[in-house]
Amino acid sequence: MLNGIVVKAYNSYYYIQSGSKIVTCNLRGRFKKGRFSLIVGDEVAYTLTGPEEGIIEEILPRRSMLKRPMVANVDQVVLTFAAVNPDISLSLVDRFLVIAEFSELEIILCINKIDLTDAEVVAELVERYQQIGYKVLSIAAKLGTGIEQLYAQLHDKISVFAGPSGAGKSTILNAIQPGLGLTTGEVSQKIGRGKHTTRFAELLPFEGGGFVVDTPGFSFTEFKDMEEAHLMDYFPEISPIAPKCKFSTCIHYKEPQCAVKKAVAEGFIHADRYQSYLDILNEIRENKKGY
Ligand SMILES: Nc1nc2c(ncn2[C@@H]2O[C@H](COP(=O)(O)OP(=O)(O)OP(=O)(O)O)[C@@H](O)[C@H]2O)c(=O)[nH]1
Ligand SMILES: [Zn+2]
Repeated sequence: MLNGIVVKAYNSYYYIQSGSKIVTCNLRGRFKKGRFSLIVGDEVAYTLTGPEEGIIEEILPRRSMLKRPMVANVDQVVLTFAAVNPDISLSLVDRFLVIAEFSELEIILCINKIDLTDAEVVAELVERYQQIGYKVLSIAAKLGTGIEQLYAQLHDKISVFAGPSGAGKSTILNAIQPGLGLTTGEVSQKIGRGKHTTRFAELLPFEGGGFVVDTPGFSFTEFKDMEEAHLMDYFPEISPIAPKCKFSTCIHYKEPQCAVKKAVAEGFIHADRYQSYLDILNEIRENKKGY
């Protein structure tokens, strides 16, 4: 049997990337019974029934599963923000970071369009997130600056790009590999934001190995499935301090003798990050009320 990765599912056909070729496969009948779904990113074993056709015999165990969009075995997310145009929103960065942590993805924070602002502004941004422990890259996709360093991180992995519209996701992919199939849209002059121009959900292969998930309208900003007591786990600088709070159930909001609030007051945790924590906490509570 041969192995491959589902790169696209369409009309009960599965397109399997196997080495450098794409094999169009059906599922063996027994898989069609019961509650089963084969999704993009799944690894399969198949047998050939024609030069480029086959039948899927086996589905290998999933390493991970991303729900929105539904993709299996995603290794990491590249959170892409423009430094300016549209101006970076630090609270939006925190929201994306929290969702990525919650999704158990490795995170690469990518600050794009550094050609449009001062080096000091970029350095401050990079430092802010590096201090927390994140991997941060600053790039100018349009000029090709920093693209090699980014590509080195994507090699042999399944990556997903997320970030606000107009941040430059499509431009980055095209810079890595011309014609990766994504369209780039001009940022609307009027509102300073771009339109979502990417449409198909599938895995696009990098020539040197690895895949990127092309995601339509991947918003990445919902906290639906999150519990307020767990929110702190998605802030790498808050979770190690939490055990020092007086109350074991402390959620670092209004409780007395809270070690997290003390760390904020003493400057060990950035006040903006704590504010993002409170904002998201509040949002999770509001969502719960809605049920
Ligand atoms: N100056 C400058 N402009 C850039 C850079 N990268 C992208 N742009 C421009 O920013 C605009 C938006 O880029 P896209 O790649 O379409 O952004 P996107 O994140 O894919 O946007 P959506 O498809 O709407 O999600 C385009 O006009 C790009 O030419 C950069 O490094 N510097
Ligand atoms: Zn606390």
